[in-house]
Amino acid sequence: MEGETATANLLEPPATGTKPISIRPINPSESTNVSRSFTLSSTTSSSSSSPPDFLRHIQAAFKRPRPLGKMQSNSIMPRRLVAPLRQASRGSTLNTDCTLEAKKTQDEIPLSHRLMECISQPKNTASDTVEAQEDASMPPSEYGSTVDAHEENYSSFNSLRDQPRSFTGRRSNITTASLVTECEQVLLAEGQKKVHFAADSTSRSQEMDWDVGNQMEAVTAAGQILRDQNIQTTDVDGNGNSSLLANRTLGVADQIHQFSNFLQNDLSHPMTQASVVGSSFTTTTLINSTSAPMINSTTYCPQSHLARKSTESLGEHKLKSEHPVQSSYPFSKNENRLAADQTAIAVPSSTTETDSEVKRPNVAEGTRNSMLIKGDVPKDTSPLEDNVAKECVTDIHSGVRLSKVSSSNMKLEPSKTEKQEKSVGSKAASSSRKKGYDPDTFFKVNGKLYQRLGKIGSGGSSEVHKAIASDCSIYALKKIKLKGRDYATAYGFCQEIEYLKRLKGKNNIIQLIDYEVTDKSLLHEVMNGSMSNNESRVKEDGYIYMVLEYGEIDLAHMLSQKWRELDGSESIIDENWLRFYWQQILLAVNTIHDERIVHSDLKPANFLLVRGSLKLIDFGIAKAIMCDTTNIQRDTQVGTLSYMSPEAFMCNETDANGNTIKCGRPSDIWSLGCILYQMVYGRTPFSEYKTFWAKFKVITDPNHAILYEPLSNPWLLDLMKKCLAWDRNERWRIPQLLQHPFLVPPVPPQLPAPLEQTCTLLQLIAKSCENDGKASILCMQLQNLLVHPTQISYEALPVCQYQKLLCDVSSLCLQLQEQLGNSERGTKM
Ligand SMILES: Nc1ncnc2c1ncn2[C@@H]1O[C@H](COP(=O)(O)OP(=O)(O)OP(=O)(O)O)[C@@H](O)[C@H]1O
Repeated sequence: MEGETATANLLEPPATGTKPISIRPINPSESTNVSRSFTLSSTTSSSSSSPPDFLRHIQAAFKRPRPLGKMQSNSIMPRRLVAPLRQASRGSTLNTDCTLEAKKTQDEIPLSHRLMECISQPKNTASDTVEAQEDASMPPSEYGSTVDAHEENYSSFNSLRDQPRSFTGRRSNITTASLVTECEQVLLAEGQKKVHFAADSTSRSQEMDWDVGNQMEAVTAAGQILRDQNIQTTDVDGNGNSSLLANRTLGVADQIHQFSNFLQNDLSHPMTQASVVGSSFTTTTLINSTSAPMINSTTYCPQSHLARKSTESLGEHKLKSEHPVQSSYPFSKNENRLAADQTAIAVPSSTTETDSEVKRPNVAEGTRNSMLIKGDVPKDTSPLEDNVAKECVTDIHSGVRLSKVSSSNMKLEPSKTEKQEKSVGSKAASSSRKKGYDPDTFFKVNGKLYQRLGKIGSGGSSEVHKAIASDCSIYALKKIKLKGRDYATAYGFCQEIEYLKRLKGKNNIIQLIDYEVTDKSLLHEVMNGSMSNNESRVKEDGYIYMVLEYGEIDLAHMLSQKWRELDGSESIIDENWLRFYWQQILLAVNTIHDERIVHSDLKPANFLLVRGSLKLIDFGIAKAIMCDTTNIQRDTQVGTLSYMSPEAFMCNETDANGNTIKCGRPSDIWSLGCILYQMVYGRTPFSEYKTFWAKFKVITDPNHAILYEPLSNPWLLDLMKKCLAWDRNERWRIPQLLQHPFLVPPVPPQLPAPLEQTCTLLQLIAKSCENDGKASILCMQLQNLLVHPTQISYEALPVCQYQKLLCDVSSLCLQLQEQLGNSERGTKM
């Protein structure tokens, strides 16, 4: 892959240049953005930029910094624990029929109501203690059907989880523990309505209704938050200081309030809806606690993060719970006690924000979860899915192992950590009080709260977070900061919303669920198309929030995964895989072209997999085609370098005939050609040209021949050439591409009678010597040569090649003759 960089590009001066070109060179993985746009001069014009101009261009280029998205790195490092399984295990521990029966009456009470009851009426301490003790004394195996490989991980996790429950006499802790237990019971009971545990004592296999699994996860997550808080409530640092807890309490009260509100408001309606994200839902509904970062199935932790995190949290829990000291903070009322129990929630969620990064599960992970819970392997999982699934399991182990190691190496630095936590905690608390919710934990879009589950990635201009809504649906929440941006850029952002609104209901475009532009006047200007203030910058502290359908994995990551699978082998990605996703890419782009929108930044990272289908994202630089034209005009050239068409490089310049070069749909087709090329060869067509200027030179050169390595399928080669024709008028349009023989293989031609007879004869011979594999294959080859002589190349062959073909046929005939002779002798002997 390429390793082009902005600096490298800037160092090499153009021969001549005038045009400011705002480009997004790709990162070494080639499929993603680089850290920023920048301005460069193109070479085709005769005048050159004056120094002030040049500086201005550079400044302009920094207008929209584009930091490299974390998820856009080449490395996919899924780290998962199958938390729902644990829940299910507990379920299966209790899963006798009579348990189900016993819970039946409870089921009639709405889940949320009972959850709220749990929160507001903590249960009898003694019984809880007993239950807690029972729980704690339960051998790991009693946890039911936990897959062996995970048992070790769970047991350590369980020990953390259950520890506070066994502290008899610490009423506040037990109260929370009981509350958590109660919550779990409620959700278990709720789950059992639809969950059918087929756990027999030997196989311990389970079957779960997925809808319920999803809901259970969500509620488990709720319980988990409380539980985590409980763990921390018992915590006192190594020196026995509990003052920090007291300091946090204010923020906690807010958090508790928010959380109970979230539960009350958000979980109050019967939870009948599964997450909209289909295959990803199993991994998406766990809530990443702000107080006790933990390894769960939704949390992606790069190793360094994981190590740090386990030092800060997991290890901390471990150490602390080994030295339990009762919190001395006085509480007079139940609510206060509850607040104290959950003091830990005031640990700044901002820490979580920066540290935790939600791993992008893909469809395979969904499948994997399903396999683990259902205990049966879906037969239709693709090799990709299987592979990813395997990797997930491997990574789970490594992740957990790592966390153990780092926790054991942990050193406590109470004073420093305390100080930081105190300041961030109080800041968060005051901000929470002002807004009525903790902005570090929740997003509010049009009055609706979304809890942040972690950062998915960041584009040049935005951060994208995974978030859970009140109905337990998972969304991607794109947050764009407007302050400091020039109005034109801000206008572009708002326009993305406009495009997404226009594309609502189109199932191959990522769907905009909701949005809010906090700077209403800006939105107003955009909506009316009146830009009064386009020279100045946005001063207000405005944000754009976009609630989007959640994508599990992008094509760039899917491709790098595929290429990893093929590591070292000469073969190309399976053609049917190519066909499937290529067709989806075409259909998605066709949708926008039909709407007269040119995307201008097509690249693998902008196609997301949602429930098995690719959907197009990122209309940040898309442009609408005016009604009276087929092209668009741009002030600056934009796109991602490796996928940019020749005309995108030269936009608005004049061609040899004196016509202004414009970008239109063909420009997107070129980008599609680059994507296909990358899918086939594992690199983009101009990847060997590392710098901007080298790339610029070859891409804008009409005589430059793109290198195509030979392929067994000539149609595939042809397809790439149809997209990557230098002359934009020669490039095929999407409707044509959808009918290309690579996607729609031609029906075999009607054979002339004599040839038909020959084929029948060959089939008879093949049948008669079916015990002789070699002879059968020779017959088939012969038939193929006779029927599809043009398959060697669909273009007319030179005479010498026909002669060679005939030579091949006769040699095959001779071999067949010999083979048949041998097999006849063999039969006689
Ligand atoms: N709906 C979504 N679901 C999941 N992930 C998403 C979604 N939208 C965006 N992302 C992730 O966030 C990253 C940045 O999003 P997006 O490309 O929309 O932002 P941007 O600021 O316009 O970035 P770019 O620099 O590519 O233009 C994407 O590469 C993708 O990994």
